[in-house]
Amino acid sequence: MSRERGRDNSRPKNSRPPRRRAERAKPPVEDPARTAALETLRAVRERDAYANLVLPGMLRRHRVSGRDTALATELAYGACRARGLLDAVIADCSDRPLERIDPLLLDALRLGTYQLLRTRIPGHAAVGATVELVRTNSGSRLAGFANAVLRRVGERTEAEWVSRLAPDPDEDPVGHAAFRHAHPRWIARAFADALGGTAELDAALAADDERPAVHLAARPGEISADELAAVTGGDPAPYSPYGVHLEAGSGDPGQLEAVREGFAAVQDEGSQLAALALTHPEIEGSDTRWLDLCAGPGGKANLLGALVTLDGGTLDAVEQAEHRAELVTSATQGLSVTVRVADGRDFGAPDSYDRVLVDAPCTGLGALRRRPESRWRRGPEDVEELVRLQRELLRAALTVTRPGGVVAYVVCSPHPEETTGVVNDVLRQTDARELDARACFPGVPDLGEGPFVQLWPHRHGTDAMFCALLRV
Ligand SMILES: C[S@@+](CC[C@H](N)C(=O)[O-])C[C@H]1O[C@@H](n2cnc3c(N)ncnc32)[C@H](O)[C@@H]1O
Repeated sequence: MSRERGRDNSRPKNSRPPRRRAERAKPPVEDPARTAALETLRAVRERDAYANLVLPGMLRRHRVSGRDTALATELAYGACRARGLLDAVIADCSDRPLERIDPLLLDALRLGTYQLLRTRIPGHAAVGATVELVRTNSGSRLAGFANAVLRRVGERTEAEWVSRLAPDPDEDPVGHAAFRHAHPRWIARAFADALGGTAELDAALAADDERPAVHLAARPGEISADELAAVTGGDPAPYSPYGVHLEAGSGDPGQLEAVREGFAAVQDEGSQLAALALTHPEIEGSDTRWLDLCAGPGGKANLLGALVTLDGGTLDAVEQAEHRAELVTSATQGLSVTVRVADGRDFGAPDSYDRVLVDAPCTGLGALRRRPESRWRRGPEDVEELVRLQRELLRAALTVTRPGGVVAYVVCSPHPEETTGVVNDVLRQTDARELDARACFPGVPDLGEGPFVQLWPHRHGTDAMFCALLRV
């Protein structure tokens, strides 16, 4: 501010140069953290990029370091997650509809509103820095608009905005929770349905805003969880016998020696538990031919492949997408695993597998905490098509499993249509019967009434994995 005033005073009265020249003369604003955050939002919007994949490049490009890295990350991820709430507030403070606001300006307003409502950055600093960001990227005219909008945003706290704009919690508890926790309503509705009511809904939605700890899986036969914890500085996981938890923000786990050497893999503990559940039910007779019907990128194939290899058996890993099949090949190096690029619904298999995993493509609503923008990217219209594919894959799995064998149906989603809906539909059309999957998650609390298992971030600290076990 004072810089601008000084410059104005140095000019004779009424002799302002034309605006364009004044802009050109202005030194570039140095705010690499907010610039990196803004460019991340832009990439997410324009290129459907994943914020967590593009941000590191933006940080490098703008030479963001030290505490600024944490600021850029917080602003970029936070503004992606809270988009619905931020947009509702911005719309209320703007004299024009959001669709008529320049998209890059809207991204900057989201960053500014996020700072005002959800950070401890003082209001005047949040407004000032965002207005400068807009001036640098979009020019002085839009900076004036940004200033006016953000000053109105800053007149209320987040809680005050929620009580002004959210649906009445008594009349519409799901809509209220969705607004308050910045989730699309259809997702909050699905969570409430899966939880059997709204008592835990706030906790379930809030968990999607938490930064998850990194989970590692020790490869069975190579290293124990205790050894892995010792060499990585982590802690043995509470439920998975192969799991290790690292503190959130403890660096790139891909660079850990144990991961680079293939003794361990980065894998959510819930994903480990769902894969391990397949191995628990007793089966009579042979138990050497296992199948992973949707294997890419290979997290569960690695765990199952290691276990079946130790027992002298084999795992066939089917994956439709060639590049993901390559990831399975590299994840399962050294194991008795055969990778096939094929459609799991029809890959010409003999009907003789003992254990089959169907880790079906899904909405991914169980892993929203991992991808800041993902809750706003999918729509309820995606569910129907996925459900059709999920049913077909589960039916195919049952047909290639031998009598007495076991199938695990797994999705990383709590959406009832993708979980109980799919399994119950298929059960009605086949002779398979469900097992009580809870018995195959030893030591895991709060698993409800069964027979299926639904894990939750707010209950278990895992992704919201669903698992059903069916006996053929
Ligand atoms: C949820 S992911 C599986 C994750 C994997 N099991 C893991 O733990 O790393 C689902 C996978 O199924 C693959 N897929 C989708 N349609 C398929 C089909 N018809 N047949 C086989 N694989 C399919 C997708 O490409 C995706 O890699």
